[in-house]
Amino acid sequence: MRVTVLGYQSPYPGPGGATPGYLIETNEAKLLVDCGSGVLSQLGVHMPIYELDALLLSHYHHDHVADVGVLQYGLMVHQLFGQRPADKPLPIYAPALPEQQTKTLTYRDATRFFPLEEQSQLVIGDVHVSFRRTDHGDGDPCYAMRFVANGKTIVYGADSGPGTNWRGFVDGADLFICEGTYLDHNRPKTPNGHLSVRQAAELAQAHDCRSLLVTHLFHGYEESDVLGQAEAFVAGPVHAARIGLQIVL
Ligand SMILES: O=c1ccn([C@@H]2O[C@H](COP(=O)(O)O)[C@@H](O)[C@H]2O)c(=O)[nH]1
Repeated sequence: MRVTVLGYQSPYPGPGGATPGYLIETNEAKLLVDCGSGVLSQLGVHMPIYELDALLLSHYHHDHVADVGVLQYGLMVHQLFGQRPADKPLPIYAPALPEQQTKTLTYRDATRFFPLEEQSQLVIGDVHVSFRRTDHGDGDPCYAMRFVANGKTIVYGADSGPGTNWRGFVDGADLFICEGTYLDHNRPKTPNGHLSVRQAAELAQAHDCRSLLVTHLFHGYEESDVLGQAEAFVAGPVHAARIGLQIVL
C-alpha cells in the first residue's frame, strides 16, 4: 500500500496548501480518503482524477469535504470526454448523517452515495475497509477507517478527540495517520474533539503502532516543532504531514 498526503491542514489551507485528503493506492485500488479544500489539484499531480475507484469521507466538516463538488464536476466532464465510462459513477462512501449532507453526494452519473455505519465493511479491489466512530463533532458521526491489503494495515484516525475507543482497531497498525491538531501552546483546556501532537504520539505508542503520521495541522506549524512534540512515539518512524509526502508499506 502507498499513501500520499494530498492535504493535511486545518481549519483552512495555507498559501498553496490543502486541507485533509489522502490517496491510498494498492495494486487493485485507488482510493481518495477525505476531499478537503485544495485536494483535487493535488490529486491531479499524482494521477488522472478519472481513474479513482472510490471516495471515502470521514465526516462532513468543511475542511474534509470542500472539494467534493468540483470532483463531481470534473468526473462529469471526463465522462463527457469519454475518459470515464458514463455507467461508472464514482462511489462515495460517507456517513448516513446528517441526511441533508448526503443528498449532495449522488450527482448525475458522476458519483453515487453509499451510506456508512460503524458496522460497515467494504471490499474495494484488494482493500478491506472497516470503521470506528470517533469522539468528534456535535452529534453527527465521524468515522476512522482501517485499511487492510496485502498483509499491511493503515488506520486513518480522521478527526478524533481523546474519548475515542481505539481498542481492537488501531492496535499494531503498520501506519497510524493520527490527527495532532494542536501544539502544546494552542491546546484547549477542555477537550473539544481533537488531539494534540503530544496526545497523538502517546496514543500511537500505547497501541503498538509501527509508524505514525501526524496530521490535521495548522499550516503555520513548523515541522520541527511537530516532530519535537511527538517524542513519545519511539516504536518506529514518525512523520509530520506535508503535501506530497508518500509512505510505502
Ligand atoms: O478550538 C478549536 C476548534 C476548532 N479548531 C479548528 O477548526 C476546525 C473545525 O472545528 P471542529 O471542532 O472540527 O468543528 C477543526 O478541525 C480545527 O482545525 C481549532 O483549531 N481549535
